[in-house]
Amino acid sequence: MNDKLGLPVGTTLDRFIMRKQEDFPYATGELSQLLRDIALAAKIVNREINRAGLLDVTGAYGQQNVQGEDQQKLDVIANIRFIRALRNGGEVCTIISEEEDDAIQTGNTKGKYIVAIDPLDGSSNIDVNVSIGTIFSIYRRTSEQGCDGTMDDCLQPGINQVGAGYIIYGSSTMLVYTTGNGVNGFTYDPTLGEFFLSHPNICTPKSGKIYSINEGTYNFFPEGVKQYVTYCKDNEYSARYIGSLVGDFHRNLLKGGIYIYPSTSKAPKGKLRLMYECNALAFIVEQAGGKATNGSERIMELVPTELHQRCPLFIGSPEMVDKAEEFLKAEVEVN
Ligand SMILES: O=P(O)(O)OC[C@H]1O[C@](O)(COP(=O)(O)O)[C@@H](O)[C@@H]1O
Ligand SMILES: [Mg+2]
Ligand SMILES: [Mg+2]
Repeated sequence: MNDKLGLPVGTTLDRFIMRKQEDFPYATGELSQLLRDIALAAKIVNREINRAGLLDVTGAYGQQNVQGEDQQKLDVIANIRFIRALRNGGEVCTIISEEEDDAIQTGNTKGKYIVAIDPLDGSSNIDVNVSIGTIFSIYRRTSEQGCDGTMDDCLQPGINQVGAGYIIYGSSTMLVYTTGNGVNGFTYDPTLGEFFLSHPNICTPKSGKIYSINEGTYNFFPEGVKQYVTYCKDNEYSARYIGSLVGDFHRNLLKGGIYIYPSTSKAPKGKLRLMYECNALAFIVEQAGGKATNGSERIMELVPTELHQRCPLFIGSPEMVDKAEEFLKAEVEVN
């Protein structure tokens, strides 16, 4: 099986990035280098995760992040590793991280790119050996080079992404990304220390039979979401929810399905963060033929106003997202 360029399964990530760059005659290699920097940090974080139980890196770090969540030690380690790799790589002027209150200026004032990152996704699953991940979005700066990135550079809508992806640290470690020309997945071979093309041209099924939502907060769901969950049960869909966005998203991307983190009466804006969770996965799913909304609006068109703003997420197979939206719409029309 080959990707659109005819690159066979087993092609290294490096070679793939290089070949893809040739697609863009004006490309100057900076985005390619940035992707390599992310892959390098992923290898280091993967090693820490695989040995977490042996090293003193499990458990809480003893501080809270700007979201008021208790940081896990691996949240902090992953944050340090990715920031270091992006800073040393030289291509990124500013970083937005879930674990940092403010945007980080790397000092690479010539850097053309802004990266928004969730260094460790699925923190509640870190110590229990369940798949976790890293999520990243890449934007070109709009301000002049030669100075730090501005808030306008940081607060760009998802449609401005030039790249996005995630790493899933699961039974195998994979890097899945897009630069707006399809979605490709690479599996890490730790014995060779290389990512190899294993999932070329990922396309998500138009529909599926898997729904992923935390029904533990069912009582606080909007009526439309309650009705969609009932619809899934009436149609004997399988409920699958591991509590790691990357893990639930990846499964549904390959098999067909929908992941929902709705607004609730307790959390009217939902839980997930637009800048470094929703936008990246929305870009990926759309490039794979899927859909991502906040229940009514396209995630990628939402104009951010804050670095850590939250938004509801309905993402996955397009027909399933459409169906969920129908129930929400019907609820609005009734009220
Ligand atoms: O426990 P809940 O409320 O279902 O939330 C689970 C969701 O929260 C997250 O853990 C949030 O991400 P972080 O772990 O990066 O904070 C998602 O990965 C996951 O889908
Ligand atoms: Mg997360
Ligand atoms: Mg996180």
